Amino acid sequence: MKTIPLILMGCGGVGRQLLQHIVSCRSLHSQQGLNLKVVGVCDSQSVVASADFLNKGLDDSFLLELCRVKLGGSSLSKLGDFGECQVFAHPESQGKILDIAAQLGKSTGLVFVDCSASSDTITVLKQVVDKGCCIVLANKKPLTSKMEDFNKLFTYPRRIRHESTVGAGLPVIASLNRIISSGDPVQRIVGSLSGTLGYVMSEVEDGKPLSQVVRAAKSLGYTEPDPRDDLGGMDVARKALILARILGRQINLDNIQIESLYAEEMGPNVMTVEDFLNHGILLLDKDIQARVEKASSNGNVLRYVCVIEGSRCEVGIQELPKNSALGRLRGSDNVVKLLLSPPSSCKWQLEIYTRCYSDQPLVIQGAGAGNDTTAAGVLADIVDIQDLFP
Ligand SMILES: NC(=O)C1=CN([C@@H]2O[C@H](COP(=O)(O)OP(=O)(O)OC[C@H]3O[C@@H](n4cnc5c(N)ncnc54)[C@H](OP(=O)(O)O)[C@@H]3O)[C@@H](O)[C@H]2O)C=CC1
Ligand SMILES: N[C@@H](CC=O)C(=O)O
Repeated sequence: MKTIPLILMGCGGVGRQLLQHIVSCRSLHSQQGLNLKVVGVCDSQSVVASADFLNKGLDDSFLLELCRVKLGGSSLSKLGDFGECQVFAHPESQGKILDIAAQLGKSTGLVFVDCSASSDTITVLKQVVDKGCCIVLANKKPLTSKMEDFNKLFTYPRRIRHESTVGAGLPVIASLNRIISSGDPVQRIVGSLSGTLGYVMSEVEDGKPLSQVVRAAKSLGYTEPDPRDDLGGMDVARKALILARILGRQINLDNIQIESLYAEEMGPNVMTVEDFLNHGILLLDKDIQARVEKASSNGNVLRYVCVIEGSRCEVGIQELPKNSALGRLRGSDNVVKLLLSPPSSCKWQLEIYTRCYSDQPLVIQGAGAGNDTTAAGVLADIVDIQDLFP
């Protein structure tokens, strides 16, 4: 039996779903000769670690209790007396994580799984790279800060997986890497890469107010913790940056042209997420409805589109024919074009144009957001690096 020890950073919607997938896949993984051993789980304040992490992970009943406690909004520190675990609060938590990384990284191996939505995890991630650890990310922020941080995380490219950072569970990064390594030059990537904005646009087309639709997208687990990251285009810009950097572009978020659906006066420095969702966003309902109706009167629809071509990297609203590939998208599915013929009702899409896929791009499409599909993508990434473990 091959054992993959892991530390999970972040147990919000995606992290909890990942723990549930790990527990529910126990017998499947065991048939495959695999054991995923969760030795630690962190939230923003604490880490809960197996007291005997060299030999044992946190047991499944503990992991499910942990999910229940986090779903209820409590801190992990509430779990102190449950099972054979130790709880370390900030700032000791960071030292504990690095200690586990030092002990396991170069012996049995260890995966750091970042399902937080924080920029702060980069500090730990950069350090554990040098301790022989692998990294799996759903969090886009560590890959979209400074170029040197990105390069650091890719010091050992076979030890990092981040499929979920662009298309949740969709195989975008793996497909792009196969194209790149076969020497087929990527000329253009066009996509509708936001599950939230895909859902928002199609629901507003159906006459629902933006404010109502965004709240629904949040409760469905499509949005970022702060939905302004989606509405402001920043989440799509991060995905575009990750794709561009994989293509070898040495660029930063500043180099990406981003169109926002809300004004600066509604930004995170001015109002809380709650104020935005309860009040600010109501002011956007009329404007977006008018834009959707104007597009419709031209036989078109609005889609939030990412384009990467040459030195161009931009994300913003485009008015597209209803019958175009992106115009046909519905709901939270995304599309990346690498092409297989798209079904008429779909929401996330990416088109990749290369020498081999020139007239008919390679298209990747499907559910591009949601806790379940994202966690499934993270789990598949963890399983994908099993050959690095003894
Ligand atoms: N939902 C989706 O469809 C997709 C999401 N993603 C990405 O997945 C990530 C997680 O999203 P989601 O689960 O919705 O986010 P949540 O806000 O629900 O959860 C974030 C978790 O991270 C924890 N956290 C915050 N800071 C740190 C830190 N420094 N170290 C460790 N943990 C920390 C939080 O702790 P606390 O509980 O204490 O606040 C919380 O448990 C995001 O980066 C998102 O972009 C990617 C693709 C698709
Ligand atoms: N908020 C994102 C989730 C995945 O990255 C989206 O809506 O696509």
